[in-house]
Amino acid sequence: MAMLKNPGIKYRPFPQVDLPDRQWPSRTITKAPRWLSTDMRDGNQSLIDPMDADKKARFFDLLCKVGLKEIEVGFPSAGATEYDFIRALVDEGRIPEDVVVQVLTQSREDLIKTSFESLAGAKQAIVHVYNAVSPLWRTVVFGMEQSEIKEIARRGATFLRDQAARFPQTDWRFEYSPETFSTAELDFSIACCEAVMDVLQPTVEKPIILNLPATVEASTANIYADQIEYFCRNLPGRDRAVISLHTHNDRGTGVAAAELGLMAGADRVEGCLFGNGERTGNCCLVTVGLNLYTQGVDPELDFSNIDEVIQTVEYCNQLPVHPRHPYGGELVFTAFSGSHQDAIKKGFAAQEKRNDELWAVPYLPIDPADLGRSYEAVIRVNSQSGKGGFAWVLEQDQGLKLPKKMQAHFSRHVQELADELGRELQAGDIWGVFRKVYRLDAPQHFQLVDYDEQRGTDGTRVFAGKIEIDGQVQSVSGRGNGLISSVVATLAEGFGVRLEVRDYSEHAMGSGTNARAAAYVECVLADGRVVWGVGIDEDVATASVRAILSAANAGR
Ligand SMILES: CC(=O)SCCNC(=O)CCNC(=O)[C@H](O)C(C)(C)COP(=O)(O)OP(=O)(O)OC[C@H]1O[C@@H](n2cnc3c(N)ncnc32)[C@H](O)[C@@H]1OP(=O)(O)O
Ligand SMILES: CC(C)C(=O)C(=O)O
Repeated sequence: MAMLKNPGIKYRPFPQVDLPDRQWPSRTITKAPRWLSTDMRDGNQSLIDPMDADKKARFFDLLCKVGLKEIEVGFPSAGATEYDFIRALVDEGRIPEDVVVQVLTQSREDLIKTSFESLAGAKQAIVHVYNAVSPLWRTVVFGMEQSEIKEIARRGATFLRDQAARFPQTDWRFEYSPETFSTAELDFSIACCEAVMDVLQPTVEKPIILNLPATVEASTANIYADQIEYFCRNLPGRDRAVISLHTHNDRGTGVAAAELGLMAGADRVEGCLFGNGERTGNCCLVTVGLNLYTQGVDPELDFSNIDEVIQTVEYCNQLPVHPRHPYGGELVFTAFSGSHQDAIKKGFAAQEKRNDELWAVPYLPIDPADLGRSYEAVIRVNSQSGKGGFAWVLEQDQGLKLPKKMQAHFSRHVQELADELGRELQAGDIWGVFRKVYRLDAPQHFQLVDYDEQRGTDGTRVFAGKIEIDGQVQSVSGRGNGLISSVVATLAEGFGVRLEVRDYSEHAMGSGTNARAAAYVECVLADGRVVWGVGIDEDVATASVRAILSAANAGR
């Protein structure tokens, strides 16, 4: 078996929805939808090892902390683990006042009965019933006509109504899903929902939740949006229903479908954190929420400590969050490549200069700090990196701000090391090669022991220093117009080392009592070679002396 030359003999294109006056393409999402987390149900049912009670409890607490107000806590008729966990939530009073729990059940009387029993006594709860309605499921799974499928939905609603009456102390709400909605005839899905509404008699004040799943994603997201707009327009009693979206990610567009579905008129989004769920997963609530956030809309979900969220999700699901998962992945705020690093570094500098709150950093759609991430990992260095990369790392790690021209000089040393090691360079690797290239570690040929600076009556400066050469301390001096030129003169007169300073810069490293200074000099030696020297010291003047000696050592 291999891929077909003509896949059209095996697969059919998905039909368009006849909706020429569709409105959704010109709408925008301006407020957060209602969210339902289905991590503990749709997510859980897709795990290799479903969560035990401890993991479920941790997940539940996490969802409450993130700010979810509606949580599908399980499928109580699946077995004792599910049922007992849900009962314990109720019996032990672990459901916060502002959180409503929901459970799922097939449209079968015994299962619905168990579902109500699992939640009885809760202040408020949602029971969610489903049955598949599309042609493939009708014929293959149920072997039923449309009328019989609609009857399953109607009977399910009757069981809901009757079971709810058994436990009047709970404020029951209902959700109905025409499962496989996106591959079903739209008018038939509407007919099934109408049948359920006829039994349950929702009101504007107490609406039913109608959930319209793309159980298996089968079309481009625009078609799903058309289906949602069509449904919203043609459902009798639309104002007595909350329209919920439940997308899967079989084509990789579960998030897009949910977003377009919201534009098409839906009120609520169901999904899982980081898109866990059957097969390719459910709609990712983190992504939809933070997509809203980056449009300036409060998602009403709190991902300020996204690493903590990931840790719990990975522990409970026993599945890793992909390192490139939108917003949360370990690598999503990291640039390895030279031109990205350059742009990001400039972006941070521009942001600091502008000093306003608007976020505008190239290649970073969101401020990592909003999600509790530091800027350190924003730029990492390997053989694909450029000057901006190591310059950023040296600045973050050591507080060094290399002059632009010196970055070019240092660049080939970093590149050589990256090629030699064939792996990412850590901050320590870069700092090590920097110390070596600019001769920061003793012993060096010319080693400063001590110095004094005097001012001549004619305004010139005299450098009087003790310099160790090959273990011998020598007292030397020289005169110049300033400290640097007097050190240059000392080197020339005392040791015959001639160099011309072409460029000099310095800056403070850190602040307060621990502040130090870094000085950088670009020099031309007598033989025409261009060398760089670096000096670091508590005292800025001493840093510049060290920088000149570092350049002189390069000439050896
Ligand atoms: C799209 C979704 O994600 S839906 C959610 C799916 N989640 C789960 O299934 C997880 C929990 N489920 C379970 O633990 C089990 O399926 C149980 C305990 C609920 C039921 O198990 P079983 O009684 O063995 O039934 P099973 O799940 O195999 O379902 C098959 C039967 O139910 C019928 N059925 C399936 N779905 C539905 C439905 N929504 N409403 C009514 N009947 C249904 C099938 O037609 C089939 O009937 P048949 O035996 O007459 O052919
Ligand atoms: C039960 C429904 C909502 C479901 O999980 C799906 O269709 O994917």
